[in-house]
Amino acid sequence: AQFALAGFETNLFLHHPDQQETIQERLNAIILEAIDHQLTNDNLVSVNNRLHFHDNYADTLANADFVTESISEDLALKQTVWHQIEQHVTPTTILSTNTSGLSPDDIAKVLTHPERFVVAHFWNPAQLMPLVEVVPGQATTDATVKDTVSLMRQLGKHPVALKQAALGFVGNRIQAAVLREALHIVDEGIASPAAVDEVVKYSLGRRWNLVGPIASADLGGLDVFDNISKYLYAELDHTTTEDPRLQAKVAHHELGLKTGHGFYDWDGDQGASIVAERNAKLIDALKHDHD
Ligand SMILES: NC(=O)C1=CN([C@@H]2O[C@H](COP(=O)(O)OP(=O)(O)OC[C@H]3O[C@@H](n4cnc5c(N)ncnc54)[C@H](O)[C@@H]3O)[C@@H](O)[C@H]2O)C=CC1
Ligand SMILES: O=C(O)[C@@H](O)C(=O)[C@H](O)[C@@H](O)CO
Repeated sequence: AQFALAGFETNLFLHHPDQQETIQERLNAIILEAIDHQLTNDNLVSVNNRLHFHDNYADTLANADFVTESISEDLALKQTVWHQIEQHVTPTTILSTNTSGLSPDDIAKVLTHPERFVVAHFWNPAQLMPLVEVVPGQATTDATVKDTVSLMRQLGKHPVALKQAALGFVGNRIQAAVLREALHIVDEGIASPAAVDEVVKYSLGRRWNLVGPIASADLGGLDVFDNISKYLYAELDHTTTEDPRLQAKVAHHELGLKTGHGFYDWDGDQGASIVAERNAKLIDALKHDHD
């Protein structure tokens, strides 16, 4: 939807053609959300006229300038799909993956032309979160990064290009480190999940929306942070394997909102209302960005 809303002719590959109606409904909801909140001056018909569904790679990829995928976070699957995709595009078509943190070099091992392969990692919900991490592989050319950054800006996103890839890139390395410590705090009986979330919402989350963590340390005084590190770093969770807290939840099929239970119980329309409240504030922030 982001590409069509930005005015681009957009082909979508239907992995399950029988899902076209459902996918169209989800696209319409995103497009109407943008229209209702004045995030676009376009209309539903003209945006949909730029969206074209196909059930085969040849038609989907014909004459493509830029290709992106958001298939399951599975390296072997991504390699299989990218090998297939490359058979239908030109050597200069930019190929981008929305992986949350896999190595672009590992994915690109199957490509004849890895120089045009790049990560363009959107954040959830992709239509409302501005950040796109643009991450090069070792073979990725500067021109590929530059063109991808430029395209993300045309989508109205806030692209940030990294110097080089590292698993998890920047956002998910920080998100994973914070979640690991948050779950450790709950596990140790220091605070409840609700208390941990409230502390972050009304301190770090509020401040980091204005000043990032490194600048915040500069503002707070690096000597103070250094003194804190002397006694605190040894106390922090050092889990280096699959997180046992998450593993236990998955083993009990408690996957969060999608199953009704995770670290919270999501009864009735609690989940829908918290997502609606979150999205409303994200829209306000997006409109503020655009102003
Ligand atoms: N879920 C999120 O909040 C975010 C996810 N990502 C990344 O986006 C990608 C997708 O994530 P999710 O949507 O959560 O995964 P998911 O597993 O829920 O959905 C994957 C989709 O890929 C489709 N698919 C599977 N094999 C395919 C194939 N061979 N050809 C075409 N389509 C195929 C499936 O039908 C499914 O619709 C992953 O790489 C993930 O790391 C990135 C940012 C946010
Ligand atoms: O929005 C996010 O958190 C994404 O950037 C991610 O990549 C997360 O890891 C997501 O895949 C899990 O929901």
